[in-house]
Amino acid sequence: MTEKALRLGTRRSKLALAQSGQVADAVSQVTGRPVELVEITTYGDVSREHLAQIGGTGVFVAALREALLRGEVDFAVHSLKDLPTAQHEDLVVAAVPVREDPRDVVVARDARKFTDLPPGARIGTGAPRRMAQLNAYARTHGLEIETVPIRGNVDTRIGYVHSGELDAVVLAAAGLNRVGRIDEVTDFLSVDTVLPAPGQGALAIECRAGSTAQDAELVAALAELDDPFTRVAVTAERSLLAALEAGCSAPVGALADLLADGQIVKEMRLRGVVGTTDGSTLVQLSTTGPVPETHEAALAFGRELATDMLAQGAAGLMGERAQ
Ligand SMILES: NCc1[nH]cc(CCC(=O)O)c1CC(=O)O
Repeated sequence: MTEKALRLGTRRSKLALAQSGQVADAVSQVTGRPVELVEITTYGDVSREHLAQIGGTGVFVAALREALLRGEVDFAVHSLKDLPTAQHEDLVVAAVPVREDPRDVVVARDARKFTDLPPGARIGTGAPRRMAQLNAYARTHGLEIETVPIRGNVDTRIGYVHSGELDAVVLAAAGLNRVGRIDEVTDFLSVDTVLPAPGQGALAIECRAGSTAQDAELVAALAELDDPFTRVAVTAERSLLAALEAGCSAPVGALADLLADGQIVKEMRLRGVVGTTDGSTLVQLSTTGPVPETHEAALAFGRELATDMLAQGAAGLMGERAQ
């Protein structure tokens, strides 16, 4: 007997289809049911405006959530960094699978590294967070670069380098991995240089919050795909973002990692940064403490670092955010 297929709502971009395809296989394995992809167009896919101008938070996510709430799909896969920090009350993140490489990377002409770019090099990125940190590094290391706002999918962005329009573009390693273009990376940026976006490299599998028995059963089955450490790390990162009252297009970077002694995980470190896009000012802080054992503790971890960042003037650096 074949069980009824589960419907996975996905964006149509190559990246979204790649990550949805991977999750579909994993979900099929844990549920024993076939998974069918249902393609949905989101506002973020059709708008030509710069993301920073259309108000960032949630543009990729809203249409998928509506399809979920209308019952047209059973679950949706989001890049966690595109998911608004406010949890929708009728939806639940049933799983956060193991995170991929969270780093940002450079694809540059002539196989250049970021620090070897020629004077006056034009670097494309639409993310104020990347601009702020790239420009801050350039200022303190005597590099002469110009950050150029771009958007578009991975192919479009890399295309600017191949066409010679730009010297380099900055993208997320995870995205390039998923679309099979990681070989084109010319430099993996250290997180000490560019701290990734909160949740970067991680996916969220979102479902209806279990008002029916089928929904509850699906949420329970998908929990098998959850990676507890990725979950605690991204919870802290996103809590930092939320406490700074910043959206996904704000110049905020955050990364939590585990500090282990051999095999034994000792502590969690959370690093955060916020800055002006010209890189003239950055507030960069880090905190280390026992690995949070509850969701509440993970939230508090992020909130506390945000409080310290705000005390150092973080709020004043986010004036450039969308809205
Ligand atoms: N802003 C768009 C976006 N959302 C998620 C990814 C892929 C990487 C990830 O899952 O974090 C990308 C592309 C990029 O930033 O290069």
